[in-house]
Amino acid sequence: MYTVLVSDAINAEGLKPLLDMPNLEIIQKKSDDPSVRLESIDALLVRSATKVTEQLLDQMPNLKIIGRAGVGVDNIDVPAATKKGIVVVNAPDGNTISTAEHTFAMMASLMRRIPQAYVSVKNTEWKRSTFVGTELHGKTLGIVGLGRIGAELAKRAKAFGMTITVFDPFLTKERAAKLGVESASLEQLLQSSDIITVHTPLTPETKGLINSKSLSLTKKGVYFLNCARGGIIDELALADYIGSGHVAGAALDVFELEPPGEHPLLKFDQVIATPHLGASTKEAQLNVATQVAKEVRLFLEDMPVSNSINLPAISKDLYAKLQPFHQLAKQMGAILSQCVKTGIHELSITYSGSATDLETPYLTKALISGFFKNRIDAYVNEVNALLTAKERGITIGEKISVDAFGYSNCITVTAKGEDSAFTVRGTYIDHYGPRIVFLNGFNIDFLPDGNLLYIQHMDRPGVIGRVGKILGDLSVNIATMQVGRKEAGGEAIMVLSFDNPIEEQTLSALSKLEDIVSINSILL
Ligand SMILES: NC(=O)c1ccc[n+]([C@@H]2O[C@H](COP(=O)([O-])OP(=O)(O)OC[C@H]3O[C@@H](n4cnc5c(N)ncnc54)[C@H](O)[C@@H]3O)[C@@H](O)[C@H]2O)c1
Ligand SMILES: O=C(O)[C@H](O)COP(=O)(O)O
Repeated sequence: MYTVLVSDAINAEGLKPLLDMPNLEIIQKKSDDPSVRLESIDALLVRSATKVTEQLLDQMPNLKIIGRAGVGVDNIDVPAATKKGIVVVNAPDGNTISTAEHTFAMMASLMRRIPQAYVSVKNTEWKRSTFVGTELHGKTLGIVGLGRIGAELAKRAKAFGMTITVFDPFLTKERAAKLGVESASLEQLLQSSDIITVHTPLTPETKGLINSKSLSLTKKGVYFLNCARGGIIDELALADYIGSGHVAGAALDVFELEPPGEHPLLKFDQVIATPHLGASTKEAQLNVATQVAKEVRLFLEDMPVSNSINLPAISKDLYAKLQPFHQLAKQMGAILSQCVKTGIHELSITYSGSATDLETPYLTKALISGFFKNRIDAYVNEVNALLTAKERGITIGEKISVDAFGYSNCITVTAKGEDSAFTVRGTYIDHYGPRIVFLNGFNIDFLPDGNLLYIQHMDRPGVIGRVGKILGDLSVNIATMQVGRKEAGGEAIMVLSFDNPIEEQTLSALSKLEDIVSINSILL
């Protein structure tokens, strides 16, 4: 049973993929509503209003996924979520058109002073000469950040006869040529544009990207638009430049602090504003809600998601290929952590044969998460596996090798400690399944699943019989049993599987037997 908290206004029809899911309860309440039991929530759906802080995440120990029904994730503490192994997904393109259209509407409104004229007419005035505007045609529009929204805006502005200058450090010449825009430095854009609009994410690098210094480079009479995120344009610097008459006006859909309340920029008649409405259309809200609900459902059904901020994107086809190896890698990590009780400083993983064709970094993360599963008191998955290893001082080595030890594929992992090393090797055999084929120096062949006992012993007559007798006396039924040795009379191992977990009393009785070197119970 999963519990999903929908903490912002998310389109109800778009939630259908989740509503249709069996064993799932949806709670539509604010995250700070006292009736919400935060500790029971498995998935959290938000827009930009809910601030998903580290403190909130601390109160949600069961949380596995955060779905952002929109683009910007600056209201989510992604590093804190990542550290806790919480997957963050968004709906990157569902609101692109709506936001590009809104930006365009804001630009046209700003240049033709439509909001001001509207208020005047509503006040029974008829001041035709007061509201003389400026044409868009023939003007240069400077776009900072030519991503999804920037590009859609560029297409529309070109249709209106504008020249488009773009600053985007990640813009290739080919894409600029395809979109018919001129690529420029930020300085060139500031100096040449009549209207400047920002469409970057809000990051430490873009915060205050347009500041007093950049404003000083602009043409007198320039206009500014911000329908991306408050803070990309330094609000107080912009207010200074509007106050001095250098900047002719601004259209703002977003503010550093929302709602902005009594804001210095809102005192100017030449500043128009909307309350973060870029994505507020029926179409966009249905799109983003559906996209994010589908992603969350896929995740809860243990399927790959495509729009994760902190997980690599894996297609359905690739996941189908990876899935058996993913499970094998996880089990191998769990076997290692239950056999190696001493501190380790390195996990060295080698992929051989056809396993080298797979997305090996993903498998490495799965193996590490399996390793930590029974070792530390924290939720570790593919999202935070590498970070957790780093925090615990464990170096991760990943290699590929042609030698697959006679198998068509295999994964070999060695845990290295101060003066010890323990190796596990596994393979996946079509129509047969995952097998562990090498354990701590011994060739063996067992299915990594369920309740296992790994016994290291001396290869002497009667040992296997004595183990069988003790188990029989204690009414413990052996499901399967495999043995392996290096040489006659030397050390040997047996791996037994059971229908139920092995009790402490059984382990204790077995460990007292003659010729037993060590016993490990493994739960997979
Ligand atoms: N007002 C709204 O309701 C609304 C709706 C949707 C999106 N947004 C916001 O609009 C912005 C753009 O969204 P998008 O979907 O187009 O994102 P996107 O990721 O497709 O595009 C962002 C672009 O910014 C560029 N960029 C990154 N750092 C830059 C820098 N330092 N200088 C210049 N360019 C840089 C990237 O290369 C990329 O091309 C985001 O901030 C998003 O949160 C607002
Ligand atoms: O980043 C976004 O998708 C937009 O800013 C929309 O935010 P909203 O979902 O709060 O309207």
